[in-house]
Amino acid sequence: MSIKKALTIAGSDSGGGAGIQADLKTFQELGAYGMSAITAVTAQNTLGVHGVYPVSIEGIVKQIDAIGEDLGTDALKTGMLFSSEVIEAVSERIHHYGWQNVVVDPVMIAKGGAKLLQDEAVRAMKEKLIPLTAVITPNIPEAEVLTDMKIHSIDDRREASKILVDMGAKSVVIKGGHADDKEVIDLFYDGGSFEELVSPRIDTSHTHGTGCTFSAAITAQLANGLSMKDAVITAKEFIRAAIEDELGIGGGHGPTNHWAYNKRGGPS
Ligand SMILES: Nc1ncnc2c1ncn2[C@@H]1O[C@H](COP(=O)(O)OP(=O)(O)O)[C@@H](O)[C@H]1O
Ligand SMILES: Cc1ncc(COP(=O)(O)OP(=O)(O)O)c(N)n1
Repeated sequence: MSIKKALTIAGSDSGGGAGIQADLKTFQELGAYGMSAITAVTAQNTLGVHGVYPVSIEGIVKQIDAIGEDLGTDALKTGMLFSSEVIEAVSERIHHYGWQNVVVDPVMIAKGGAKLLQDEAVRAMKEKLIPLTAVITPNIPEAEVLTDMKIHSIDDRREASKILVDMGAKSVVIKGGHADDKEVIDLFYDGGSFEELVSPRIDTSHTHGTGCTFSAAITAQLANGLSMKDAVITAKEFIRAAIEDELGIGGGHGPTNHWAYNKRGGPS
């Protein structure tokens, strides 16, 4: 058996709910061998982000090269990239290694309001990273920033998805956690057709790291050889289970439960 490998290039969340920690837990649960290149260390818990400590560009590139020159990877995701310099360096390395299964979670702001991407970095994301992307997974506010349009309806999301494909992304999921619909609709677009992935909206404040976990699940399943659509469908099931089966830890926005999907027996 050849083990499939998945890499996350993202920030560290000391509280374990988001960032690198959420990604590696998700990779492990979905059977992929997890690797990481840490872009920034955050002092963070369920109450918020208490400090951001960026890793040097040299330190980030060295971590990616350590993987690229030895282990290689079957898929990778990016999370918190923080600055245009980091985005440029990471994009250049992805291009250098010819990595194709690239999942971009364009993390901008944590739920508590802390900035995880500088404003000036949006341009580098559009110009350097999005053209290398197999799938980009913005939430609604992130999609608004990237496309420079307001998103109210599903039709707006369709329009925004097309703009992101025009920028170079091969496919797009605009997630629906921030909408005020009764159900949560994640809209998938593969550049040809749309698919609405619908699930009940769970009434909980324990949603810290949902976006990280969702994009990590897509990454693991791409590494495992699934099609993009099937990878996104698994990710939706994974995050639904992780939110429903809440851990109830911490005094604020608690983490999701990365064990829940397998505890329920895996794929439905
Ligand atoms: N209250 C909720 N109930 C069910 N699923 C949710 C809920 N909130 C978020 N999700 C799911 O979590 C994932 C992340 O969604 P979203 O909150 O929009 O992104 P982010 O965490 O990046 O802000 C999506 O797949 C979405 O369907
Ligand atoms: C280190 C780090 N990376 C990313 C995030 C944002 O994660 P996300 O999944 O969007 O969850 P919330 O922060 O919105 O709960 C983060 N907080 N920390």
